[in-house]
Amino acid sequence: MSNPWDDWDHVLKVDPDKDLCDGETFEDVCRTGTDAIEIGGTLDVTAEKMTRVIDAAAEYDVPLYQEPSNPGVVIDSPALEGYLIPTVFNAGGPFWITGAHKEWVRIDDLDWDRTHTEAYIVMNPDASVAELTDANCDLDADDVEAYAKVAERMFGQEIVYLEYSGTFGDTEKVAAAGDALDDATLFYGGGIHDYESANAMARHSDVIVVGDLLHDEGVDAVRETVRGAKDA
Ligand SMILES: CC(C)=CCC/C(C)=C/CC/C(C)=C/CC/C(C)=C/COP(=O)(O)OP(=O)(O)O
Ligand SMILES: O=P(O)(O)OC[C@@H](O)CO
Ligand SMILES: [Mg+2]
Repeated sequence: MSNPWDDWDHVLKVDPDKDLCDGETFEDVCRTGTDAIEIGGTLDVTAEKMTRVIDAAAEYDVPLYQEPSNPGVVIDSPALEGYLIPTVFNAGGPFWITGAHKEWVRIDDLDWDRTHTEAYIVMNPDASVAELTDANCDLDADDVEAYAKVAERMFGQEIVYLEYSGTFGDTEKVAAAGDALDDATLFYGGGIHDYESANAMARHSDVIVVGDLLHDEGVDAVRETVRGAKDA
């Protein structure tokens, strides 16, 4: 079965807790050329902030996905193409692997057809996501390769997400994850800030994810990363 992300090169991650740059609008954000927008962040995300971003981006053509950091911020909206639910393979305990998911399924009525998972491998120990999930980020290339295989072969994950949030990753480890996968789509995220960094990581992964750059530098800088991803 084919999935929409099979055809993506670039995803823009909008953090509802962060502002856009001065003078920029969600229309500008949706016109960067990105293949999809993921809405999510680790810290201080609320349902209200989520809704504000979803509503503001709803009227443009780019597919919108929510990436909730906990069950309490999941928004039921027809504007969303779907839900990309993280599960952190190298978390320090089971809560961020299956625990939060179990609670969500217990309390909510899921739209299974629009619900997909992302097998996160968290790599930057200083990122909020690493601290929150107590992730073991001390991983060599062979550890990363093994996690990627476990995710795809044992847990049937269709997306493996190598997460360097806030810092530019090690291309050797990204390549190791890529080599490990047959069918799953490899997302890479972290520290992409220009054409070159986008192009370099896009050569080793299937989809690059750009986050902070939107909030720090703005849509023109993001557009350069789209170009870098498409050229790879
Ligand atoms: C079961 C449901 C609905 C949710 C749980 C989903 C899980 C396991 C979340 C744990 C990992 C997590 C918090 C993912 C959120 C997405 C993410 C990694 C955003 C990037 O966050 P950072 O860039 O580290 O955070 P800030 O930018 O907020 O500092
Ligand atoms: O914010 P940056 O460092 O671009 O990282 C993107 C994304 O992987 C964060 O979840
Ligand atoms: Mg971030």
